[in-house]
Amino acid sequence: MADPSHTYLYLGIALVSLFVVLLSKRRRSPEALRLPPGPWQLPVLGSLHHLAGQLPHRVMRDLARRYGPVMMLRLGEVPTVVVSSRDAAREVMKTHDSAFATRPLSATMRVLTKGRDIALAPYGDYWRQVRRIAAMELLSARRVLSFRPIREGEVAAMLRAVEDAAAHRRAVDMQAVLSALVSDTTTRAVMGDRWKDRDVFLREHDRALQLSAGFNLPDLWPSSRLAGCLSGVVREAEKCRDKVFGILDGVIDQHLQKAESGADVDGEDLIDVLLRIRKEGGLQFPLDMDAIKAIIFGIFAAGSETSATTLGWAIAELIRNPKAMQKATAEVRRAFASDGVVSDAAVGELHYLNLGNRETLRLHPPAPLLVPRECREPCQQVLGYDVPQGTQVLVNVWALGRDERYWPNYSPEEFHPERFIDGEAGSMVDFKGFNFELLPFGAGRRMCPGMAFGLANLELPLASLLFHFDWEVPGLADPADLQGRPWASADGATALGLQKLGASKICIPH
Ligand code: HEM
Repeated sequence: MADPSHTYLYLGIALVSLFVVLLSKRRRSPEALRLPPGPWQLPVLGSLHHLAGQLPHRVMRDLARRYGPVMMLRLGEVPTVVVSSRDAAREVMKTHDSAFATRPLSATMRVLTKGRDIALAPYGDYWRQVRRIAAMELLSARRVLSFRPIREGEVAAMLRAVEDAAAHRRAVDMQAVLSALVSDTTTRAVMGDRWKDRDVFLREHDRALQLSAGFNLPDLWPSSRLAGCLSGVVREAEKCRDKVFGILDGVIDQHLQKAESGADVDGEDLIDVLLRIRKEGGLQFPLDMDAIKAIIFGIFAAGSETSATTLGWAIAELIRNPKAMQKATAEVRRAFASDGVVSDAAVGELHYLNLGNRETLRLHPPAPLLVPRECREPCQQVLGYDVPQGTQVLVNVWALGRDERYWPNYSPEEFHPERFIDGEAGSMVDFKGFNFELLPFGAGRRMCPGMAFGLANLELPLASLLFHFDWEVPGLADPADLQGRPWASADGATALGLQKLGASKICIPH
């Protein structure tokens, strides 16, 4: 006869197993999830009505103050978690970085890049391959250095144009000048010297950015065919992509011909690099022409607007803050007085100017909600809340940069490069992805690989503009009046037209 103690043992094991199975089923059922709190939602619209008419990162910061640092929204159909504290950001980008390392691919973006560029490629082997190519070849420190002559040439051309305006006491639309500078520097680094379709390319590129940045119907209601038909945005994106890719076909052909003819090449541009890697072969995913075009287009999209906006804000903040302007200008003029010109090689040593850039990126991160991520694993916990698979995750780095809990010594809304000086509370805080209160370049696996490229685009033009010119805003008695009036298009405030404000034009009298 069986030992009764064994019967009890088997019964006990069976009961425990049943309990575990029931518990795991319960955890998997949506009712049992502990979702983050969030504002009330409307049918169909979800939380969109809360965002209407305001910049999303601002209103999300205000909502997070009410609902907490991990907040649930629904943007149309798209479940979205917004993260707004240092600890929550660390959980998303460090603790569970791999689970949140993929990107949602909206209908518009799918058309524009097919997810084959670096920034929007789904997390996986293809992304790992192109990311490695970016780190080792396209955006490496050596490559950024190799573009020095391009930077110096473009900055010199800009200075001549500004000097001409200064000689005639003409006001300059500075954001336009800076955008052109960054676009020209980037196109030359990416595709070589200027080509005839440059203007069409830049126009279509801007159009593509507009199409992908907005809240488009098919992106908000991806399952609705009606939304897709009504908006027409996908068709527009297709037209835009065809034009851009058509131009890139021509540029790539020229590069191939140049390579075949063995013409003397003074330094590789990024298309040369990609064509070389394609020829060398041995890749898990061979680089076809569509991939090359998507990568080039993606790098241009990720690198140009971000750098130009930051540069615009850096100058705007110095003009608003005359004491900081005085210190930065004195430092630059002291450093380069004997040479009479700012050198790209030494610009990294300008201590105060670089603290100013850090401060600019704290106040005005050009990607205030980073590039969206998506939870790719069954269910992840952030600060004790469940984030289901497929949820879009936004990290409000704009809010983190202005949170008084992390920026105690000076008002977080004010521009004070001094907060990063030795001995101050912020002295150990940098934007390299380790301090989760300052994340203009993101953090973790998907952190910006173009940081060195972006900073190089920022430092030389800024230092040169301070070295050669004194700055004033025509019609403004007090520079503090610029408060709240950013340059056109900076911080997403494109609606603030240059003409309407008048104050966004600056004059160079020196
Ligand atoms: C001031 C300049 C720049 C800023 C503030 C900036 C910021 C960012 C941010 C916030 C992300 C997303 C990070 C994340 O999800 O954690 C990103 C991604 C990216 N950036 Fe930048 N960026 C800048 C310049 C550049 C430049 C100049 C390039 C290239 C020439 C570039 C190429 C990229 C690429 C390829 C990605 C996608 C990375 C991936 O998904 O794996 N960026 N950038």
